[in-house]
Amino acid sequence: MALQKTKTLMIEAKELNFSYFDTTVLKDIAFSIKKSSICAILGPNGSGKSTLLKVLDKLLKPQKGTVLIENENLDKLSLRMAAKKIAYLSQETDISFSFSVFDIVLAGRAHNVGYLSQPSRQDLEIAQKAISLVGIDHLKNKIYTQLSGGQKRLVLIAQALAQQAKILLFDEPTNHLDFSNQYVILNLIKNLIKNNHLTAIITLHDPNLAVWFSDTIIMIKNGSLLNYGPTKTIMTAQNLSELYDEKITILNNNNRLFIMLSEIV
Ligand SMILES: Nc1ncnc2c1ncn2[C@@H]1O[C@H](COP(=O)(O)OP(=O)(O)OP(=O)(O)O)[C@@H](O)[C@H]1O
Repeated sequence: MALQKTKTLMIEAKELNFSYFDTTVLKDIAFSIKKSSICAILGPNGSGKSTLLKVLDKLLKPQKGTVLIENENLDKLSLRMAAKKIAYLSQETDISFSFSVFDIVLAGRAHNVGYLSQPSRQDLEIAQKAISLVGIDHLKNKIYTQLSGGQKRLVLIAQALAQQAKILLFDEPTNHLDFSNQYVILNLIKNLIKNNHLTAIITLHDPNLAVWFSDTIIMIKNGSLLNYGPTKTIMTAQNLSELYDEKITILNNNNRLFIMLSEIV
């Protein structure tokens, strides 16, 4: 489904197929995402959302299909070049060494620092700027492993920003966050993306967050693309019921949508 003209596209996926050994996880996935927009991926557990993000970050190589980043084939980009274009924040990042927050953010510059070289003054400035943008100056000398789950998320968002990639991939950034912090962090990500003309793809479990946060939605079920398109068009009770195999009701309060299971309405 070609929704936009090619020159306004940041990412195009064509016929993506991915299998772990003999288990096919992504089947003929195709979509395109416009520059400076936010796309949410929704789907039940195990439907292939994280696998798709890993394919888009070049961590996994699809057995079939292509990913174009601004019309360039991702497969042809070196890992270093890909890291200049795409930053990926995984669901679980296990950092067990006693690095300071500043050092963790600075690690986002790794693709820019030569082997056995020191980060340049510019790398240090970029890391500092990312810290300030995310609003964690007060944490920068703290030890990362001693932070709370929410604070760690903020540090990793700053690290992704320090990478200065145009595309940010976030795998369930609201994982382990309390009710309030889910909104705080998504709001921060949303503002950073809009103010800096970035493009983001984010996996989410709560369609309520997705409807408020995203411009477009990709719905994946059993590794296949069920639907994709503008959030307002695609977020229907029928589509969501089909996606989650549950009867879903959408309540509209002054154009603000509330999505819930029909049995608890
Ligand atoms: N490293 C792996 N080796 C083999 N199978 C895997 C691997 N990682 C994931 N899978 C399988 O691939 C399928 C898709 O997993 P994936 O993590 O992409 O789903 P998901 O939609 O992100 O799930 P969740 O919402 O639970 O995080 C699942 O059946 C999973 O068991």
